[in-house]
Parts: sequence; structure tokens; C-alpha cells
Amino acid sequence: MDLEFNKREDQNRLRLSEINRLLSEIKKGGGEKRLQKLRDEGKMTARERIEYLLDKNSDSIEIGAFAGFEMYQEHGGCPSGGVVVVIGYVSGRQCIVVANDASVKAGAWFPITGKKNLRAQEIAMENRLPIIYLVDSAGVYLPMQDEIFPDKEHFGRIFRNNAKMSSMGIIQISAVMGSCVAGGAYLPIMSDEAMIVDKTGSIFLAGSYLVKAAIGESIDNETLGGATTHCSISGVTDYKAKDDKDALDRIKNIMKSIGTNEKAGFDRIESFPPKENPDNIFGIMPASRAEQYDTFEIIKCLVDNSEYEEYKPDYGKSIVCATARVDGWSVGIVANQRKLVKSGKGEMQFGGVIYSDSADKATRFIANCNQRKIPLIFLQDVTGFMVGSKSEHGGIIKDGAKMVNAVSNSVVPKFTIITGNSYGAGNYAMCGKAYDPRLIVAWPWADLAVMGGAQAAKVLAQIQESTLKKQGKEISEEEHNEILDTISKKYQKQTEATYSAARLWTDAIINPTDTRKWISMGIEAANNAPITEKFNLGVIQV
Ligand SMILES: CC(C)=CC(=O)SCCNC(=O)CCNC(=O)[C@H](O)C(C)(C)COP(=O)(O)OP(=O)(O)OC[C@H]1O[C@@H](n2cnc3c(N)ncnc32)[C@H](O)[C@@H]1OP(=O)(O)O
Repeated sequence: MDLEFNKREDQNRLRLSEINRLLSEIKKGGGEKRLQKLRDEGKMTARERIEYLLDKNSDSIEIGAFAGFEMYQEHGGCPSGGVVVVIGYVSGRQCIVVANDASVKAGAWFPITGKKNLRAQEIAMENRLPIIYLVDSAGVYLPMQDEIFPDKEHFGRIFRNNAKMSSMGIIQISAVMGSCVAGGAYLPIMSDEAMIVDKTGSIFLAGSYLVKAAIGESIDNETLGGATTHCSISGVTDYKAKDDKDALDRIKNIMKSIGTNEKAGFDRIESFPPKENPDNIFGIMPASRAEQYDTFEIIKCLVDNSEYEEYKPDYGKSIVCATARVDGWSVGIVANQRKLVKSGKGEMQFGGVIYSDSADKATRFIANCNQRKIPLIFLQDVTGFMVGSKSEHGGIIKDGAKMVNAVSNSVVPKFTIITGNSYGAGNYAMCGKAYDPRLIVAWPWADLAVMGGAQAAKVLAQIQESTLKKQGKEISEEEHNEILDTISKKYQKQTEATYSAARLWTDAIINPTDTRKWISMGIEAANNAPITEKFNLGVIQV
């Protein structure tokens, strides 16, 4: 390995260890004192519950660990959005687990908590995955009720989804393992089966204080809505569990008995590790997002035996299209080529930029994968579509539109890995969050924004200067530099992988060596949902 490789490796590993450091802080939830308070009450913490529930030594992937990162600071923060979501295996069955973290404001729902719960339900619906809710929540976070209560994508949508999922035949199991107040009371009870933990679990529309205030009745919370009340008097819950472990054991038993559904039928053969060591990704990826590298080197670290079949290798080279296998699954890869390439016409094309010929090729490849029922993997390292008169006159907009059309109308599952840049309309064409990837993850050094900070600063400075000129004012060099500096700094922060993950624009920031696991578990989940829609491109922009 050369000196440059080692330098890159050091820098990239540093980025990963910073992400891991942040993650270990995030996983402390509301802090050690609050976690201990839960244990003192005889409860397990959200993460302990999930660990106990999932099969030992089985794979799992966490969705939205960074949700809420550096948000709501004035409210004390909301680590992981106050809810832990994991895709894993219970009694050998793949499922998604949603556990409120009562160490964060008693599990109350911040706006990001709502978004994350909806994402978990979306994953369950798209993949027909059983969903398990471990409920311990104070309901809406009252100081922010206007941002979580009434809108279409707010709290109410959860119960609507509970009902829709039930009618779709998606298994929903709940355990009430703490407070379950007000609106939150419907979630477990709209599941197929609900158990409640004796003494620590409670469900009511209004707690004892509100009951006293509203109707003058004096009653304690346990008599009002504890386990005995709901298992013996109201019939709201189905089983009384003696403690958290007992409730989780019951869920394991339920999961043992469920039957299997019709599969989508994605092709899978024996899995082989890549011949190129995935650890090499750290030395291949440049430390700066502006530097070039050969995307094939990355693909070789991700696919079985490091083998792939390239589609149209001599055409539209700024996008690589190839079929390959990941953990035995047949996949179609659409990746931005990050090195300078020569087009068939002999012109040089920048790495990471989408040109008309590459958009055209990718569209056709995506259609082929749909035709053959092959899941699509997008490896995003894209700065955008080619700009300038030559490109515009060549019809880049219609070729880009064609690709967006194919991505949007794909009926095979799509998975997006942001390996480097994710800028502008390139994010859209390469299956950004708005294009329904079943899972979308970023490598630690990924950058995501409408454009780079330096470019945005220059554009905005020009706009401001021209406005001032119209008013007959001149802008000094000092003012000009100040504008550039302020905007660049703001963009730099907003571009970081943690910023997008905090807002759930991505599902996770992952160690690149876990990419194969994410893709494989993602396709296994997707295989539960037969493809019922026909692939139809509609009016295509020829
Ligand atoms: C969706 C619909 C239709 C309606 C709703 O959801 S309305 C929400 C109604 N919810 C409530 O009225 C619950 C209020 N909370 C409680 O009754 C209790 O907190 C509890 C029984 C859920 C848990 O009690 P516990 O002793 O375990 O915890 P606390 O010390 O009381 O709370 C810890 C921490 O969280 C803050 N907190 C609790 N609930 C909420 C909430 N709903 N909104 C905002 N903040 C909440 C509580 O103030 C405390 O904060 P600090 O640690 O900063 O003091």
C-alpha cells in the first residue's frame, strides 16, 4: 500500500471513530442518572429491552440513532429522538422493534420522535415486516404540541397507520412497559396483541391529576389504568406480565408461532465475501470530497467475490451500471464514477457529474433491473448534473428527467448508500430520500446539500450585491467577505452527515464495512413484500 493510501486510511478512520464516539454518547439516552432511575423502578432501559428481545448473536441494524442530534438543545436535547428503532430477528423472524426511551422526558414525543415512528411504520409497511412496540411514553411533548399534534405527518398518523397496517395483514405486537398516556394509549391497543407489565405499566386517556381536575374523581393511577385493571376489568390488554423480561419472553413466544407469507422472489445464491478486503475502503476514499478515485475499487470491496458484470462499459462512463451479488443476493448497481473519464466521443468528463449519456444509460439499466426483478443499489457520490451551454443544448434536462422518471417509477426495492457527495439534483436522480429508498445510509464522511458551501456563498453574495446595486449602494470588500464567510460556515455545518441523520434524511451513518450487512438485511426484508405494481415509465422524455 502506498503512502497516500495510508494517509487516507488514517483520516477516514478518524472520521469513523468520531461518529462512534458520538454514538456511544447518544446511546446513554437521557443520561446515566435517568437510566438508573428506570432500573430502580424495576424496569429495563429501552436498549436493554431490545437487546434481551433480539436473538443472541444475530445481525441487527439501528434506524435513526442520530435522530434529534444537536436539536432541541433549549429543551435539554432528544437523543435518538427519544425512541430506539432496530431491525433484527426475534425467534428467527426478521422484524422491526420500536422502543420508547423513558429516560428522555419520560418518552414524550418531540417532532422528530413522530417522524421516526412514522419511518418505522413505513419500513414495516413497505416490507411487510412484523412490528413490535415496547411502549413507555408520556405522549405528546407538550411544549411543542403545535409541531407534533395535528398535521398529516404528526402523532395522529400513527394510529391511522396502526389501523391500515392491521388491515394489510402486518403483524403488530405491543408491550406496555411504563406509562402510556393520552393519545399514546391507542398505539398498543390498536396492535394485534398487547401485554402490560404489572405495577410499572399503565394506560389511560387522562391521568389521576387530570381526572380530579376534570370530573372531581379521586383515584390513583394504578387503580385507574394499571395491569390488573386492564387485564381483569376493562379488557383493554390481553396479558399481564410479571416484569419486563416476562413481557419480552411472551413476545418471543408469539413470534415463534407466526407463519410465512408469499415472497417477492429476489434471486439469492450462496454468499461469498469480496476478494478485495472491505477495510480497503478507508484507504481508497479520499479525505477530501473534491478528490477523484476509481469507483470500481469501491464496488470490488462490496460485492461477492469482487465480481460484477458491467452494463455498457464504453458508454456514459460517468455512471457505472453493473449487476453483481451482495451476500448472495442478485443486485443492480448504479454508481457515480468518481474519476475523470473519456466519453465515447473523446471528450473528458468530470468524475461525480451526471452527463446526458450517463443519465441515458442509467435509465435503461434501471428499466432492465425492473424487468428482471433485481433490487437496485445506488452508490451516491455525486456533485450534480453537468452545467453550461454545451450540456444544456445537448438536452441534459430531458436526460436527467428520464433518469428521475425511472428511479421514481421503479417497482423493485431501492437502497441508497451515500459514499461521498450528495449534491443538488444528483441526490434526486441517484435515489435520495424523496425517491423512496427502502433504506438510505451514509458513510461517515458523506456531504449532503443542495450545493457546496463555497458555491452557495458565491451565488448568494452575487444576489445580495446585485440587490444593493439596484438600490444604488456599493458593497465593500469587507462586507463581501463577511457574507461569504457566514454562508460558508452555515453550509458546512448543514452539509455534515450528522446533520442529515439528525433529521432522518438518512436512516443511519454506518461503518462502510457494514454496507453489505445493511444491503443484505434490507433485501431480506424487501423479499417479504411481493411486487404487485407493474413497472410503467409513463411519458418518457426521449
Ligand atoms: C396524542 C394526544 C392526543 C395527546 C397527548 O399525548 S397529550 C400528552 C399527555 N401526557 C401527559 O399528560 C403525561 C404527563 N406526564 C406524566 O404524567 C408523567 O411524566 C409520567 C407519569 C408519564 C412519568 O412520570 P415520571 O415520574 O416517570 O417522570 P417525570 O419526572 O414526571 O418526567 C420526566 C421529565 O419528562 C417531562 N415530561 C413528562 N411528560 C411530559 C410531556 N408530556 N410533555 C413534556 N414534558 C414531559 C417532565 O416534565 C420531566 O422533565 P424534567 O426532567 O425536565 O423535569
